[in-house]
Amino acid sequence: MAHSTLSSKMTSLLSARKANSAFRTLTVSPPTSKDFSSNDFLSLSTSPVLRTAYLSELTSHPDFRLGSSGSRLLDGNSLYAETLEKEIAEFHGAEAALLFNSGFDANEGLFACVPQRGDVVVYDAFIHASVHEGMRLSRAGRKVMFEHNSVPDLERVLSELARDEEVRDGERNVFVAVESLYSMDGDLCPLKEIVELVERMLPNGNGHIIVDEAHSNGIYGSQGRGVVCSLGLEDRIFARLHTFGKAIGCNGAAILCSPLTRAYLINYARPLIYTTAMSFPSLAAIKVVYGLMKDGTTVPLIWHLNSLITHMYEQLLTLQPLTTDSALLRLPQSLPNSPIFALLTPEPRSLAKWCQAAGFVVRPIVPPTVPEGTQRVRVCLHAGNSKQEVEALVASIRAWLIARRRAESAEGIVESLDVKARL
Ligand SMILES: Cc1ncc(COP(=O)(O)O)c(C=O)c1O
Repeated sequence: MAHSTLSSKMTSLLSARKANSAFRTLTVSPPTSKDFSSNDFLSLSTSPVLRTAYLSELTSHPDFRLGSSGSRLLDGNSLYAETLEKEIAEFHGAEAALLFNSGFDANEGLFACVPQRGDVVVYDAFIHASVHEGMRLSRAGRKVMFEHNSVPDLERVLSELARDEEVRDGERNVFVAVESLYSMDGDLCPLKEIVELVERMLPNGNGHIIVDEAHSNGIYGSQGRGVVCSLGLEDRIFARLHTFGKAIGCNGAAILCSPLTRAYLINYARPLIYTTAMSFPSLAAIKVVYGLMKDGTTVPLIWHLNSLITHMYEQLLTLQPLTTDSALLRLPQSLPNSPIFALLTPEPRSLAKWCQAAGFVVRPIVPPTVPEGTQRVRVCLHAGNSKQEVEALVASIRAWLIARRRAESAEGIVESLDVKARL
């Protein structure tokens, strides 16, 4: 029977995942635990200031429609959504913005429909799954990866592509997909160098850079305008993705682009066309957060977050005596540029479980999410964390290191006794 065949196939695939320790489940963190995991970098999703401003926005529109009741192309559009898009575009120094229900939808829609038949998409090795999904659906002739954050490797790929006359003549488009801040290592993209390289290697205007600012929105650049704005590259980027599910503390996303690209997406981006548009309560939340960014309310939160990054780094350095002669934990080599700390360890599950038991939400990240040999515990700092919480988290990591080292040396003694007994 088809059903039982399907059940047994699914069961065997899930069992394989369990056997590889890759089985995913949904979890809920205890409400009292300290958040060192979520992407809510400014802790806005729980901010009383935001909650008050949000409720006031709702009450100032007492007749609001709860659901949008249709696609943006049918009945789901509103003046409110269009005004919000203009405000978002203006804030980020873009010509136009187009809202999507999520960053995943936006990337998928953009990469699926913008590259034309025969075009090429060149992408960073660590690019998000949503870009892969878009590329899979696109008509692009080739999709070529370059080494993560490597300008020389991008140059190698572009020189190889430039052997094609159509690329050289500007007939064939080359899209270059990067993220401004990568979520697993917390490292920034060398964006200025990439822009200069693409302009130099593709001087006929057929190099189009797309920057995913999912993780940098709200925390980089003046008042959180993002990395592109902080580098003054607004006019040299084809499209930017700003998501609202991370530092903005809401849901949804906007693509910042030219009015032409916006019109094209409205006509061809399927995740925009064939879905119910964002509801008024969602739009209102985004609008209120942008208001808080514009009036400077979030700036002290960004400052506090930056001071926590330094504090966390300094605290981690105190663990050095426990890590120098051991492979249990690799500390960051220099002060990280972002609130994301990758604590590389061969035992991420053990360390994460230990910290969770002490009341801290941290997550183990293992292959295939990260390359083999780079498993880690990912720690994310938030404006809502205090210095004392950071110290307590590092104290918990210290206690784990001591316990693991004791266990290792006990194992070592048992092993050497074993050897002696065998001699
Ligand atoms: C780099 C990047 N792009 C896009 C997305 C998707 O955004 P959203 O969560 O709004 O779907 C994410 C979310 O994990 C992301 O990290």
